[in-house]
Amino acid sequence: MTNQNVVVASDRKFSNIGLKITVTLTNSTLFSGADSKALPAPGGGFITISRKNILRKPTDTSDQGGNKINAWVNSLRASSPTRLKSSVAFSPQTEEQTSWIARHPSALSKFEEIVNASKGKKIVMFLDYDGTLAPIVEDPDRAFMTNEMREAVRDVARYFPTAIVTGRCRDKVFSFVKLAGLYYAGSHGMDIEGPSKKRRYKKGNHGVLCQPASEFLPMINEVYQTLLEKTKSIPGAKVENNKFCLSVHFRCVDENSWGTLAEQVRVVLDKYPKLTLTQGRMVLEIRPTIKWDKGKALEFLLEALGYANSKDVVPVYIGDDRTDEDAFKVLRNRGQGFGILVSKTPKETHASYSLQEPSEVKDFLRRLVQWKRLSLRQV
Ligand SMILES: O=P(O)(O)OC[C@H]1O[C@H](O[C@H]2O[C@H](CO)[C@@H](O)[C@H](O)[C@H]2O)[C@H](O)[C@@H](O)[C@@H]1O
Repeated sequence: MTNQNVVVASDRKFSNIGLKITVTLTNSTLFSGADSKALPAPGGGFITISRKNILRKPTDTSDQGGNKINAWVNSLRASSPTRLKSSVAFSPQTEEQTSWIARHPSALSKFEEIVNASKGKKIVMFLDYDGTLAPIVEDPDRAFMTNEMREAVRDVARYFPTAIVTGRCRDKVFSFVKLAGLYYAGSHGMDIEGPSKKRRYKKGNHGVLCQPASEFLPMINEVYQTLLEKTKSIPGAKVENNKFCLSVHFRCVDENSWGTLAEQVRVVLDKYPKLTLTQGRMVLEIRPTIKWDKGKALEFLLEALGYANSKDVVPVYIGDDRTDEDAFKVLRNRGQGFGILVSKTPKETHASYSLQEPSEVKDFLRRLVQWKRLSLRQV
């Protein structure tokens, strides 16, 4: 009889009220033939836990591949917005949240602190797309940003060099942002293009500055085709071709099939040791094993702008996802600029400040523009 630590979190009924309980049960207690079990709930009543809503911890004693899959799937579950939102609803000001906010205060409430540190220096803006400029939605092809956000980004770019740094394909993100005059770093920074002088953006490689993974293009396309085939029978699964990397989306897949989908990805990837897997919000991302990420893209862009060794530059990076942590880390290591994490819930991060959601990002960008306009008038 083995003891298991399990996290009960996925029953829709209970996630609505933010119930997240860790219990220790024995295998025999849990599944002695039954598919579900009633347990006393905190505050009275009972909760029913079933086989399907037990999240095994990644330390389960299964084989290596199985372990990996469990870890990915559990991690995806943990980052599921339903669960994150519900834990806030359950207890709005936990000690954890209060201490997290103290360590990563709102960039809006600390706006003066940020601009005071930037006086006389050159701000360079780096903006992630999904979850930062556009809210997270089910269909990745419909992740549009609002016109108000577009105006805010356009205005910011008038005063500060601005780059969109995204996991998306560069052309795709441009079709959402639709602003010439910005830098676009697609495929997690593996496809960087400089600003276009023309108002209309043309698809292609006109002002390309950096494509460190171009040799991987045929391999990525091959894996894309294979994954399309292997995942077509899993309802809701979506494979997105982001040019130098791929995204496998779990958001619309029934939770019971997450393991199957993750297993398909693992089986395919096992044949490609030169590709690696990272994780985003309900997505597994496949990319070349080169030492390049959003942090490297940030450094590349600072150099391209002539600020590689400048003490007078303040890079501000706003992002919501794990892949943005590479850029936050670079800023920490440089001791320069500010990382701002977009999140409603406490998360481990290298960012210094936080904003809760894209609408707050828009407010922050607008305030930055107002501050700049005012300071120009005062000169
Ligand atoms: O670096 P980012 O700009 O944040 O891109 C990361 C991934 O974003 C997109 O997926 C995410 O947003 C989708 C639309 O809201 C959502 O459906 C999905 O669950 C999220 O993971 C994009 O589709 C991916 O290709 C990017 O890698």
